[in-house]
Amino acid sequence: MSANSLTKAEFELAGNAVSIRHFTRRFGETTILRNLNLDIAPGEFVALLGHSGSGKSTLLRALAGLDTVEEGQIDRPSAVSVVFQEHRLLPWKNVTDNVTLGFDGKEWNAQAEAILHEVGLGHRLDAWPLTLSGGEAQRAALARALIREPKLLMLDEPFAALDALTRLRMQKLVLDLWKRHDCAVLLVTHDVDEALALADRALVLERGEIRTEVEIPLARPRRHADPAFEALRERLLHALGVTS
Ligand SMILES: Nc1ncnc2c1ncn2[C@@H]1O[C@H](COP(=O)(O)OP(=O)(O)OP(=O)(O)O)[C@@H](O)[C@H]1O
Repeated sequence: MSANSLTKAEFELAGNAVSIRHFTRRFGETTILRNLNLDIAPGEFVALLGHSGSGKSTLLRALAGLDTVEEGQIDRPSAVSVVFQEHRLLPWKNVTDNVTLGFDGKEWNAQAEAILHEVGLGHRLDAWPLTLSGGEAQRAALARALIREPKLLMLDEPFAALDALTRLRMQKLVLDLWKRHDCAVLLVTHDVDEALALADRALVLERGEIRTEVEIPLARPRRHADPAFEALRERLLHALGVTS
C-alpha cells in the first residue's frame, strides 16, 4: 500500500469487498484507465460492460493482482478467484485434479468433489478436460474458482463462447452459486441482457472511466419481457451507443 492509502482497519471499516481509488493504467503513451474509482459491497453482484478495448480485462487483471498498480490504489480481499472465457484447465489432469491444483491433502479431494457436484459435474469427476463440452468445462472452471472460497469472484466473459441455451443454464448456475457462496461478483460481459438478468448494478466503461452506472432493483428471477427490464435495457444500450 502507498503512504496515502487506507489502513487495513479503515478499509474494513469502509465495509467494501473492493475499493478502487484514482486508478490509472497506461500502456506506453496510451491511457487505458483514467483516475477510476469503484466500490463493490460484500456480496454485491456487479456487471461491467464496455466496448471492445475499453479496458474491462485490464481492470480485472489489476483487481486479480495479475498486474502492478502504479497509479492509484486497489484494496480487495485476499481470497479472489477469476474465471476466464477459456476454461484454462490443464489437459493432462482430470477434472478433480484441476480443481484441487495448488491444494495438497485428501480433504481437498472431498471438497472438490462436493463443489463439482454442486456445479453439476458430479458424474465427470475423473474425466479429462478434452472430453468435456464447453458448458461442462466452464462448470469445472467455476468449481476451481470456488474451492478457494473467494470473497470476490471475477468472471471475464465466461459464457461468451457457449450456445444460447447453455448460456442461460450457466447464468442460472452462477446466480445459485453466488447466493450459496456469499461472495461479491464482478462479471465482465458484452451481453446487456446477461448483465440485467444477473447483476445488482451495471457499469459501463468508456474512454477509461465508468461513465454510466445503473442500479437493477428487480427481483430475481427476472423476466426479459418485464417493462422495467426493458427500460433498463434501453438505458444500457443507449450508454453503449447502440440506440439513440
Ligand atoms: N500488456 C499490454 N500492452 C499494451 N497494450 C495493452 C496490454 N494489455 C491491454 N492492452 C490494450 O489495452 C486496451 C484495453 O484492453 P482490454 O483487454 O482491457 O479491453 P477489453 O475491454 O477487455 O476488451 P474486450 O472486450 O475485447 O475483451 C486495448 O487497446 C489493448 O490492446
